[in-house]
Amino acid sequence: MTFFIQHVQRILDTYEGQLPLSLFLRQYFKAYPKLGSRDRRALSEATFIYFRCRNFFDGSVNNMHVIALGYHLCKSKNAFLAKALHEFNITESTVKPFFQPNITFNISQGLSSEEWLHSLWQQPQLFIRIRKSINEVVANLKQHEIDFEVMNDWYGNVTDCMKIQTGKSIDNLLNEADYVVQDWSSQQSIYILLNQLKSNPVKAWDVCSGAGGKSILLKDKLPAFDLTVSDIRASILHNLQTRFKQYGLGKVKSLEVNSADANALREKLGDQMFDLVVCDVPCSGSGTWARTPEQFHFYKPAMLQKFKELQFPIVSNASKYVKQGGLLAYITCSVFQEENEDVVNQLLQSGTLDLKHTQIIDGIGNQADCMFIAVFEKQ
Ligand SMILES: C[S@@+](CC[C@H](N)C(=O)[O-])C[C@H]1O[C@@H](n2cnc3c(N)ncnc32)[C@H](O)[C@@H]1O
Repeated sequence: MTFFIQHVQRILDTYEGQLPLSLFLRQYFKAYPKLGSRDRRALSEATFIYFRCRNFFDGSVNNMHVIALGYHLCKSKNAFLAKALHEFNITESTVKPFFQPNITFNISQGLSSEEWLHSLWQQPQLFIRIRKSINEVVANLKQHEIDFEVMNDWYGNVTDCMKIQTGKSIDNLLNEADYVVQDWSSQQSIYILLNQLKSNPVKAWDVCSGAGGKSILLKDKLPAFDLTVSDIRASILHNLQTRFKQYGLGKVKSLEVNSADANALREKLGDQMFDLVVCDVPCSGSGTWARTPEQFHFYKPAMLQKFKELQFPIVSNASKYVKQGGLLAYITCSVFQEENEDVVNQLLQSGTLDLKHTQIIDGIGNQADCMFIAVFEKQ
């Protein structure tokens, strides 16, 4: 097993967090083609466990011991990894004395700090939103023996959201246009927003659209409205257009713009006003760290200030384009007060917005991500 331990050490020594861990591992395995699928699975498991757990242990605990202890915390079932770790002779009963989280976080109201920290030990599930006949999809999944659960929404209503057993690929089972991969919490953010609407919007703007997860859901749920999307990255706007086409939603007006820059926005938008503006801002992503534990590992508290310096200008600039009586949604996939409540309070100081609703979307019980949403009405 020495070769296995050597690979683990080499991965931990060379990975610096620039690439997503899954991508880094794919490249690493390409460089070592002799590693079989069992080795690759166990190496991935070991490194993910390490990044999920390192922050919970004192610096004096060495890397392999972190993985051996983390194996129990993360409830891993990888038998090959268990065998490789056997020589470290660490059992579940030795876990507790080592356990001590080493960073302090200010968690948003409505979420238990301890529950959130412990949720980082487990990989969340895969969620899809069904766009066509749910019965057909159910029959198809059953036929292929894929376990799934039809989910309720935040208000307890049955939805078209399904939790799919992790590790099973559904890529070739369902028609591409019939479903969207989207986390349960991300879907809820839009349902919570729709619940605040008094009437359907005529003109809406998705300020940080990314590849359009929120916009596609809005377009699927609401009758026709005029949608503008924007993002600072041209490549992601291109992806959005491809997805809109794939889902039969047509072409959408898109703007490549830095929304933190008031002048750049004015140049692009002129005097347009919107009844609905959605700001799903860049953030630490702490609500999704259970999927990307490497971000948890490489996180530094100073990063929060950098995000705040982006979040407030973006949402504050965007708020100027909301019509009187229109709605502004501020959304993050963060669980930190600095990126959630603090930005909301700063925004309220403008005196032009009324806070209608604020909510941390706790996805932990559903093995989903956590998100935050605040909905404002323009005075
Ligand atoms: C949380 S993601 C959006 C996810 C998207 N709304 C969805 O549901 O799929 C944040 C997006 O903000 C974009 N962004 C970052 N800084 C920006 C800026 N200054 N102006 C506009 N967009 C920005 C990023 O490129 C990223 O696509």
